[in-house]
Amino acid sequence: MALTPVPVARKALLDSILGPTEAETLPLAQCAWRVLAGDLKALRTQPPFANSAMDGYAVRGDDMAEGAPLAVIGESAAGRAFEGSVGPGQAVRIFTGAPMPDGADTILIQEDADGVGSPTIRVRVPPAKGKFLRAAGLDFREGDALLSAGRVLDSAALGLAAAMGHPSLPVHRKPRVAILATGDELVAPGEPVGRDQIVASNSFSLAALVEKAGGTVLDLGIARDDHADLAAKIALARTAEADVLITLGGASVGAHDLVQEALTRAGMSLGFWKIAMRPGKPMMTGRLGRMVVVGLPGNPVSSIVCGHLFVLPLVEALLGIADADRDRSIPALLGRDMPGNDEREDYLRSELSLTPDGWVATPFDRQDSSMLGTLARAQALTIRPAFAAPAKKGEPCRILPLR
Ligand SMILES: Nc1nc2c(c(=O)[nH]1)N[C@H]1C(S)=C(S)[C@@H](COP(=O)(O)OP(=O)(O)OC[C@H]3O[C@@H](n4cnc5c(N)ncnc54)[C@H](O)[C@@H]3O)O[C@H]1N2
Ligand code: MOO
Repeated sequence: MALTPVPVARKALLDSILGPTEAETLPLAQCAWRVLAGDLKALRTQPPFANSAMDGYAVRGDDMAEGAPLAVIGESAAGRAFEGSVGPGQAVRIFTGAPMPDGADTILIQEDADGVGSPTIRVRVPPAKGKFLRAAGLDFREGDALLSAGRVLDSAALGLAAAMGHPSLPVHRKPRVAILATGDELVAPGEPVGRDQIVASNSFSLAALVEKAGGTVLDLGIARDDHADLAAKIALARTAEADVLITLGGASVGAHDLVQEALTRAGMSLGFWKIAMRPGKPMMTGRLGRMVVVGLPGNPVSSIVCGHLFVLPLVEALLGIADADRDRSIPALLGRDMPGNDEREDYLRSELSLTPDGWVATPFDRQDSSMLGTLARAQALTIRPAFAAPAKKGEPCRILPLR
């Protein structure tokens, strides 16, 4: 079977979902970093009234001349408006955010007035007419459509939604991602490790990626390399109505690589298997009912690289993020000479340095896909396209920043 190029495989995977998760309505305080499930209109105008941008005096622009005296007739503070009107030769003491009194059209900041605090002040530095006045509706008006479905509710968006008058928001339910490690050799961290056993780490790595992308994790533990155990754990994912099942390991061609067969027996239709990438070649996708299945290779680095390239965008697509399939790479320069490449796109763990010419990415010498230590040290993955010609240090490349 020919190897599928990464962008082709990712697009097919994202196209295979039946749509984003349904909406749930949550109070604002629970909406941080969730994804908006509908367009949002302002329920009010902001600011609702003309107000001052500074502490000082509300005055009439026509009165402003150096040395002009002004009688202070009252005070307007935030939450306590001045009810009268400012006439010629008059001023109202005003504070930031307080409503502009009738008759006034300009703010004289207190630093530019003499006699601050006394009943009569004098203009020291005359402001231009309209200075430091915030008009009603300066930010937005009732009915304005300000936030669109698919928007991640970051700090600015969440503050805006509150200011728009929404006490709660429709957000997409967090996709449920079941994670199943497989392999007779695996033991959970903290358990006794036999001579031929290793500690299972991939579930934790993938869970971190899923949670970062906005999903919620159901850890199904470790399945042994036998069909009964695999079938039971796959059934658990279905009972839990997982949106995604990630299997870890058993994806290759060895005699104990049973995962694909177990999934097929459970009714999975295969999407694709084997991708033109290194590490991560034996990755597989499929659909089991509504559940999207992503079968990742067992090698720790392979599973994490596939997580960045496929699982993160998949969770985003399930959250209704429109550009989940975007190119996340950025330009950089090679920090060392590179040999030509074969048919698998390479994702090389690399160190980054920032130079006047931009980011320089230097791939590590050893790129064995079992070596998690180098992945944790890497700041980026340098991408070497399939069939790339040999390249010299300093030539342009693209990188995927990791942190
Ligand atoms: N004859 C061939 N052999 C292999 C090929 C191939 O094309 N022909 N592909 C190689 C590539 S590339 C990869 S990647 C691996 C992936 O194979 P599997 O997905 O079947 O992975 P396992 O054999 O189950 O495990 C590989 C390795 O990773 C360790 N592992 C597994 N699960 C975990 C976990 N949850 N946490 C930590 N480490 C884990 C496992 O113990 C093995 O050491 O196949 C190559 N072989
Ligand atoms: O594709 Mo495998 O992930 O090289 O080790």
